[in-house]
Amino acid sequence: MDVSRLLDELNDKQREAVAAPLSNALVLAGAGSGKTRVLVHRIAWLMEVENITPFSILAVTFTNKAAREMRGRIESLMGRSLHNMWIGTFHGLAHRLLRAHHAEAGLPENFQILDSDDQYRLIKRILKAMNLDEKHWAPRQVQWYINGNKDEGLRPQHIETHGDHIQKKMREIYAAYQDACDRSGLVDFAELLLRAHELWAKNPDVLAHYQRRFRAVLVDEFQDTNNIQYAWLRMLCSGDTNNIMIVGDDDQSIYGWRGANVDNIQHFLKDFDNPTTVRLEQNYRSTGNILKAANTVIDNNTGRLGKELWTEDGQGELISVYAGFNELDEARFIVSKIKDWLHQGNALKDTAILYRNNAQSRVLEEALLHEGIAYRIYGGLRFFERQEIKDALGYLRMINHPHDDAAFERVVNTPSRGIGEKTLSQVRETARAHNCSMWQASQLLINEKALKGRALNAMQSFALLISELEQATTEAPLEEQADVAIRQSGLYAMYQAERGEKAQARLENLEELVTACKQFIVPEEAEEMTPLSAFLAHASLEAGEQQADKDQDAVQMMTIHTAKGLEFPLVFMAGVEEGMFPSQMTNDEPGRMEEERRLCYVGMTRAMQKLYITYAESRRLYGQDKYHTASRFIKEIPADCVEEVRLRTTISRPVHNRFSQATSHASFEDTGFQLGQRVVHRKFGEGIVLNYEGSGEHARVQVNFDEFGTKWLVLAYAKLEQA
Ligand SMILES: Nc1ncnc2c1ncn2[C@@H]1O[C@H](COP(=O)(O)OP(=O)(O)OP(=O)(O)O)[C@@H](O)[C@H]1O
Ligand SMILES: [Mg+2]
Repeated sequence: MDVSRLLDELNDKQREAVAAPLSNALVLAGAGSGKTRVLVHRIAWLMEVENITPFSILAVTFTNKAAREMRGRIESLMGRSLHNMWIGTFHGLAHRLLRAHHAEAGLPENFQILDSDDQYRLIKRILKAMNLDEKHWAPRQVQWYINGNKDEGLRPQHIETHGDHIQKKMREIYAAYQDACDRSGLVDFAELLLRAHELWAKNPDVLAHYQRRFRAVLVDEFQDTNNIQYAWLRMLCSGDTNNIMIVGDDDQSIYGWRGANVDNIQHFLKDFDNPTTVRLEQNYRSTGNILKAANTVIDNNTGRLGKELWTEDGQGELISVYAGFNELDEARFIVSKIKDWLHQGNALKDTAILYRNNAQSRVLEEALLHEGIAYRIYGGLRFFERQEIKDALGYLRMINHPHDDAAFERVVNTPSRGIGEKTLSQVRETARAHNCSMWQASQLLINEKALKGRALNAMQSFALLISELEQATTEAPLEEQADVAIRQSGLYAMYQAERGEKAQARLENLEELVTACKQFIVPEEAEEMTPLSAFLAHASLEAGEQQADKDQDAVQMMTIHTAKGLEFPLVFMAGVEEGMFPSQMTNDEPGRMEEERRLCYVGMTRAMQKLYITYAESRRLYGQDKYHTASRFIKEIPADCVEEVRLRTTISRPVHNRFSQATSHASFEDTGFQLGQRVVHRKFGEGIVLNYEGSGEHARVQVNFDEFGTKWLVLAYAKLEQA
């Protein structure tokens, strides 16, 4: 093989890193400067020039997708398959080690991995067995505690409780949980890492074997390693013949909230022998404008290791900022731009919509579905497939039609009300025997006193809840039905008690469901149905729509966290307003604002040709209309990199930012009305136009009337006038 081929497509600095003599090295560089490319070429170089066999190479990436891509790229550079080279995530590699050395690691041969949901359920069982009330010992918090300690390498016996009662109890729960795992041969994600570390710490010969084997270790996205991962690498590379090359960007450290420690970059320079540092400063991904904007934003952070990026590319297009009147308008704008892109002959897969929180996807998904544009959600479920949404829909389905057995099964004991498996099989049995629904069967069992004691009470209170929900809400507007169901059922409180990042996201999704109900328009073909039936049909149809196929051309949707390391010609960052991004919680914790800014930097630097940043001046959040201003991050972008896409009037809205000074019109096609306009209706009085649907004689508008609240009106009949 012609070795120069490995260096041809690299700049001088990249070459220096790829062709460096065998030693420890840090490649520190900003986004899009070719860090991942350097790793790929370095691996090929090691094999070609240093004659290191693939068997002796260990490469660590951040996601499985990144690992697959890296293997593919190296194989295409080398022109052969490299199946015996280890490339994977920390978790994947740890798993592989533990499989190979289960006995030394103290695990049964067929040990099973416990995913996060399994872990959560096991913790709940442990709490129950210990007679601890979930109200005081929130399972999510316990999970957080256990994983956090494992990430720091701590077993229960290592934890100092300082005599604190709560700490002591937590430690006890951790120990009981670990016993249960060990008894059943279960290994959770954090345990994979900790066990793999202990495997080497306790078995010097095993460690020595891998030290001899892995002469070259390479790590991508090093800024997001946590302490146990760092310790593991350090142990591996403390042999005489190991070399490690890490690449990273301190400005892209975005997992601090999950225990990642950006200081590991500094530690690396101290802890590893004679490390060399290479800095890459040329960016090959983005246009000049995108790069300048991202550089300027991140410059507001303190304590950076410091680097500037430049590009040979031209300035490119300006970054477009769009201030949506509300989130629907924002979504509609994004979809219209995607359609333009498509009409210009581009592919959907080259487009990404990035957002801060998963709950934001709902409005965007609906706008895409409405236009028949295929999309894929990475690293998460589509809105209507999410657990908490299915729980809430379960209650709504019970209100709508209590004989829905699937809904019954889903919610009868969620949140837990003491209806156990035994009672449930009794219900199923009775339903089968009488050929009736589980709901009817449960009524039967109650009436015939076939249930006893606790089971009877629990079932009675469930039955009461459902009929109360039904009575309380049949006359109410759809969003109220949803809101009442979510709260009165105890679902909301259940997720609230869990705390932690994931629970927060679930609460946001539940709130978002109420918003979805509010925005729901009964389609014409469903006018005979109640709004609730129509909505449930809509939700199951949406959930039934499969994710776009792997090979299908589709818009890529994901949180900014998930987008790390990826690039797309066209990128939309949605919801970039104060209170969303940076998120509301940011103010409470020191250091959080800077992490949010790094996240913004990661988002912006995913864009190659064109970046749109959008926000909504009003957004229904947590059941209320919130008015937001443009994110501080938008304001940090130099004015000469940005253009405002549409200048609009913002009538009677107390929003002041530099994007809302000028006037023009976003009237909907041929109706003559515009979003945000004040109107008068003969019966409902004055209100403000929030949204619209359709055109011509089918055009409908949503108006928030000062006295009567929000209503959808068919324009042809409503006789609206300007106020
Ligand atoms: N010397 C080069 N010549 C041409 N293109 C390059 C060169 N170096 C990198 N690229 C291209 O630039 C883009 C960014 O590279 P890469 O993904 O390796 O950057 P990165 O530093 O890993 O970014 P991130 O920090 O986002 O992970 C890729 O499309 C890559 O192929
Ligand atoms: Mg990369």
